[in-house]
Order: sequence, then C-alpha cells, then structure tokens
Amino acid sequence: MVKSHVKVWVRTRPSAQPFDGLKVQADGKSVAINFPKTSEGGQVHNQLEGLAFKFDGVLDGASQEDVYASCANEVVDSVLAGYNGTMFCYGQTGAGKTYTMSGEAQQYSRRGIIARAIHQIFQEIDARVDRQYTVKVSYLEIYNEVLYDLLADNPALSGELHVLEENHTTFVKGLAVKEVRSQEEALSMFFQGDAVRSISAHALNASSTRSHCIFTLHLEMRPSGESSERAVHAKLNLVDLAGSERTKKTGVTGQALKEANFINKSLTFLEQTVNALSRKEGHVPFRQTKLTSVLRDALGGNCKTVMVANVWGEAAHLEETVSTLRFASRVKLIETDAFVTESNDPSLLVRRYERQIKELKAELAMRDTLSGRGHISYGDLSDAELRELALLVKRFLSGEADVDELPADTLKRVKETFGQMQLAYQALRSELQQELAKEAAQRAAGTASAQDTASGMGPSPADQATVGDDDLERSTGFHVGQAPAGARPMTGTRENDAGPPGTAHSASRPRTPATAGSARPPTSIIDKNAAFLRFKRAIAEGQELNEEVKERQAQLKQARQALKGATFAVNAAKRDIDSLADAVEAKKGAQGTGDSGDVIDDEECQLIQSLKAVKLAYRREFDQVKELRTTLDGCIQSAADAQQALLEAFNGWYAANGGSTTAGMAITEGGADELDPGEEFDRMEMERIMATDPESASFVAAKKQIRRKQHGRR
Ligand SMILES: Nc1ncnc2c1ncn2[C@@H]1O[C@H](COP(=O)(O)OP(=O)(O)OP(=O)(O)O)[C@@H](O)[C@H]1O
Repeated sequence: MVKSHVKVWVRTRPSAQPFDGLKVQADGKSVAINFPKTSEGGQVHNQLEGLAFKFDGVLDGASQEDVYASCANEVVDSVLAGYNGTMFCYGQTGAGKTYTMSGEAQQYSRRGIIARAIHQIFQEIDARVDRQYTVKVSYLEIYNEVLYDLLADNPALSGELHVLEENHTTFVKGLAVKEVRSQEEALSMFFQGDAVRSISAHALNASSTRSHCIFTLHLEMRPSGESSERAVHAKLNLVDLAGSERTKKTGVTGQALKEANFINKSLTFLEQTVNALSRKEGHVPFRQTKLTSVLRDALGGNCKTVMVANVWGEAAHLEETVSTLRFASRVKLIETDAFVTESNDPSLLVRRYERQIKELKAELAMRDTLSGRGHISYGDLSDAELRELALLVKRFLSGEADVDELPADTLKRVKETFGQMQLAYQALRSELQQELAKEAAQRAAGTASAQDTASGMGPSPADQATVGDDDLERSTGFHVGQAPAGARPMTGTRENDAGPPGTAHSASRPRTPATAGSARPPTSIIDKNAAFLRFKRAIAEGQELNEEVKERQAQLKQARQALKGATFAVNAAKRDIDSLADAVEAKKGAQGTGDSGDVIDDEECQLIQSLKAVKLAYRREFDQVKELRTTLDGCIQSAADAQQALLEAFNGWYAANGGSTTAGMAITEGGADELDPGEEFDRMEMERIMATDPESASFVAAKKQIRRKQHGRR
C-alpha cells in the first residue's frame, strides 16, 4: 500500500490584463497574492495584506506539453504499474479546466491531458511484449445531479445510472465500459462522448461546460501467455469539473442559473468533503452528492490523485482565485492509500484446477494399482456399469447374491448401490400396493358374486391374480404375506410421488439404469417373469441370446481374474524394487563415504542390475494392468449389451404374444432359470391357493420351502 498526499498543481490562464498582485515565486511552487488597497487606502480582503500558498508546482504560461510532462506523466506511469489514478481540474468558470483536460480538438499541439494519456498508455502497451493488456473506456457526465453515459447509444436517455458502494469503493452501475484496441479507438470514444457533453454559451466563457465529466481508462494487465491467472486492474479517471461561479456577479438567469446552482451546490459538498478529509474527521460526507460519491476513491481511498487548480489571474477574478487556491491547499492535505488490485481470471483458474484434478487422478490410480485396487474407477458409473449394479442389487434383494458381492470399493459405488436399492424398494412397494388393491377388489367382487362362482359363472380360481406368490417373494426378497381384508392402496405413496417429473436424475436421487427404470403399471410381475423363463428356455431366439449373455458373463469373469492376477504381479514387482533398493542402500552405507565412494564392488553391481531388471518388469506389468483395465471395461459393456439385447427381444416376443410390454419384471438373473418343473408346479399351486384359500398360504409356503431344501440336498 502506498500512502501519499494528493498532489496539487496550479495552472494560470494567460491573460491580456494580468493582475500584478499575483506572483509566482522563484521556486516554481509558491504563489503570493498581494491584495490591492481600496481607494481609501484600506484592504479589500478581510484586512489582509496578502496570502501565500505552496503547491507541488505552479504552471504559469506553460504549454500543454509542459503541463502533461509535469503533472500527468507520473500518474499515468503509476496506472501502468497497477495503481488507480485520478486527475481532476478545479477552478472558476473560464479558468481553463476543459482546456487543460480536453484541450482544443482542432489543434493537435493543443490537445489536452486525456489525449496525451491515451497516447502514453498505448505507447507502453506496444512496447511491452511481456504483458497482455485489455483497455476499456467509459465516459460519465453529472449534469444537474443526474448521471449520464456519454458513450451510450442515446446519452440523453441514459439517466438510469446509479452510484453503488461495494467494499468501501464505488462504481456506477449501468455505465458502459467499452473495450478499445488502439489509440485511435480510444480517442474516437473520447471525441464521441465530448460531442454530446452539455455545453452552453456563458458570459465568462463562450463554450462553457456545464457539467462534471469523468473519462476513465480501465486497464487489465497480466503477464503474456497463460502462465498466470492473476490479473492486475487499474483505472485512470480524468475529471473535468464544472466551473464555480458567483451568480450575483455573473447575473445568470433561467437555465444557466439552474445549472450554476447545481454546480455550486455540488462543489460546496466537494469542499465539505475535502475539509473533513484534510482534518481527518471520522465522518466524511461522501454521499451528499453524486460528485463526491463518484470521486470517493480519488479523494480518500485506493488512488494516486493529482489536482490541477485552474486560476484566471485577472483582478476581476481575484476573489475566485483566492477561493480556488484556498480549496487547493486543503486538498493538498488529503492522504490516499493506493495499492495494486489483483484478481484471478476464472477461466485460467478452471484450467489450473483441471490440470490438478488430472494429476491427482493419475496419482490415485498409481496408488490403487500398488495396493491391489487397480480395477477401481472413481468416475461416474457408465450406463453399462449401472445396469450391472441394478441387476446385482436385484439379485441381492432376492437372496441370490451375497452381501459381500455388493461393491464397497468407492464411496460413489456405495451410494449408487443404495440408490438402486431405493429404486427397487419404491418399485416393489408400488407393485405390491397395486396387487393388494387388485386382490381386495377381486375379493369384494367375489363376495358379491359368490352365487355366480358357485354356479360356475365366475372366473376360475387359477385365473385370479395372486398375492404372496413364491416367485415374487423369491424375486424381491420381501415376504408379501396376506392382504388383510378390506386393504386399500395407500394414497400419495406411488412411485411417481417420489418427486416431480424430471427430478429422478437429480444428484440426490438414484440414477435409473436404462433397462431398470420407468414407473411400472399394475400388471402381473409373476406372469411376466414366467414368460421370461419360457422365452429363455423354450424359444429359439431367447435360447440363443441367453447363451450369448452367459458367454459374455464368463468373459467378464475371466477379465476380472486376469486383472487381479496382473495387479498381484505389479505388487510383487513393487515389493522386489523396494527390497532391492534397500539392499543397495545398505551396501552403500556399509562401504562408507570415503574417497572410494564412487567405486562399487561386484555384489553391489549385481544388486543394481537386478534393481534395473525388476523396474523394467514393473513397468511392463503396470502397462498390462492398464490394458486389462480397458479390456474389463469392454467386457462390462459387452455383458450389459447382451443382457439388454435379451430383454429387448423378450419384450418384443412378449408383446407379440399378447403380453404388456410395460409390465414390470423382476429380472432374476440365473435364479429364475433354476426353477425346475417341481418348483414351477409349486408356483402354480401357490397361485391357486391364494385365489381359493389365502389364509393357508403361509402354511403352504413353509412346506414348499422344506421341499425346496430337500430338492437342494438331492
Ligand atoms: N492555458 C491556456 N492557454 C490558452 N487558452 C486557454 C488557456 N486556458 C484557457 N484558455 C481558453 O480560455 C477559454 C476558457 O477555457 P475553458 O473552457 O477551458 O474554461 P473552463 O474552466 O473549462 O470553463 P467552464 O467551467 O465554463 O467550462 C477557452 O477558450 C480556452 O481556449
């Protein structure tokens, strides 16, 4: 942070009738004013004979070039070094503020500070190959306490700007900040804005500017290339204030009087602000007016600031000159704290983080390989993996897979497993509710038409839907039991009520694998499972596809084993490397570090050669692990594809044979295949029991289980 006082320079406007009581001292920094005597020989000014002021410099009769070199050049250098800078011209109407800041547009030699600053900035940009710059410009006008954007397409309609405060700094919300790529572009922006500035003829100035204007150059600088995501931001505010005037003296009326009142009021607030700052008061009334709000940083914040006090050194303007110099001497007391503002470029930061993630993943993969976990993937599960997991969860729920088979290698897989369980649970609950409702409805209808049934007119018991079917139980792992009389489906607990449409894939919800998703309509799951069995066993297409599934699953198993073997070999090689490296170190230690340290004996030479060989073997094994990992991925996909093909073919066949393609189906991979004719008979028997005498279902089921165990023993 650089603490500095605001630098103040005084510039005198050339005059044909200079006031001889105004003297610039030999040091080039001080001004002395000797007040004239009244006709009666008294003092005109508060009984004072004179006043003396000292500034950073007095520019008397100085050319535009000299003015720039003396007081502007240094600020612009600071801005190019990353500090904010502000230059402002203050003085009475007609004292030469606009001439100093903007100059005379028609004459190049008389161009002002703005044009010269633009030139200096672009000259520096052209000369620096080690830095990249982005330059933007804005042009703000404060006229009668309203903010206007002089670079807006229609500046007259741009009065919707607001000064906002953020982190003790202010900015104008809505002000256009336009990028310029060359000196020409920046200058044409400046001229374009200048052309729409509020100018009107005045008694003291034929082309008086009736507003405060701030032309700002916004710079963003960073080292060339992509090496750094840090960027430095700096602003250069070039401010041309409207001129103060004594309206009684100038006799302005109408619009000019209104403008003068606004100008004087805002300059009075500026003076109050400067007074508070110079006296280091606790409260500084920045917010009293737009001007002080906008100049907040320049006056007491993060900025290097220079003021040019323009004076019109004629006897007629003595009072205004004294007032300007008094104000200037107070401004000189103000301290600012300038510091370089750095920010991070988000796009470059993202690239750096991506690089880091890649490196960390590689590191993790290496560690996993070394610890025998080379097959683990930390990324999102592919659709094939998701389908495989859904099948595994279903097998687990139906009791066909052991809990040890569930993945526990990464948190992602564990979470996904729970997600799949949640999906399966919701689907089952929905199906069961529907089955229960159907059953209850049928029972109610059965009571009502008992007469019809007795006379053989109702549906046969075997045709009725069942609850607690053994196959269902087997496929889900849940015991359904018996629906209580009068059971009704629960409301508001359907699968679809789990969330609004489209939320099923949100981060907090389990992802639905392509073959296992979608809400299921009330169709008999048992019938469809039985049909699936038939399709795989008795239908040629189903048999063929089922064989394919089995073959690919066998390949998958083989690929897993191969990967396991290769991982084991890598670990063995790593262990060999470690022990050989230890042996080499031990040998070196035993030989000591004398002059003969570079000479090695046969044994050490052999150890080193073995180490080299093992390292080579390790590299080979490691490459093989990588290759096998790719093969395994392919096998997972291929097995899932085969399963998918089987399901699709089955659905087609099922629909063609009168089944509903939307009916839910518990895929009992392998398990359902194991139903023998006896079990098939059991299942049919259970269906019949549930239809005729549901209360005996538990009894029958228990018997059946015993039968199954006996069958297993056989
Ligand atoms: N140093 C100077 N050298 C030559 N001409 C000057 C100088 N200073 C001012 N002038 C001339 O004086 C006139 C008034 O100057 P200018 O418009 O810059 O005053 P101002 O302080 O901006 O007034 P206002 O507040 O009314 O806008 C202009 O015609 C300008 O060319």
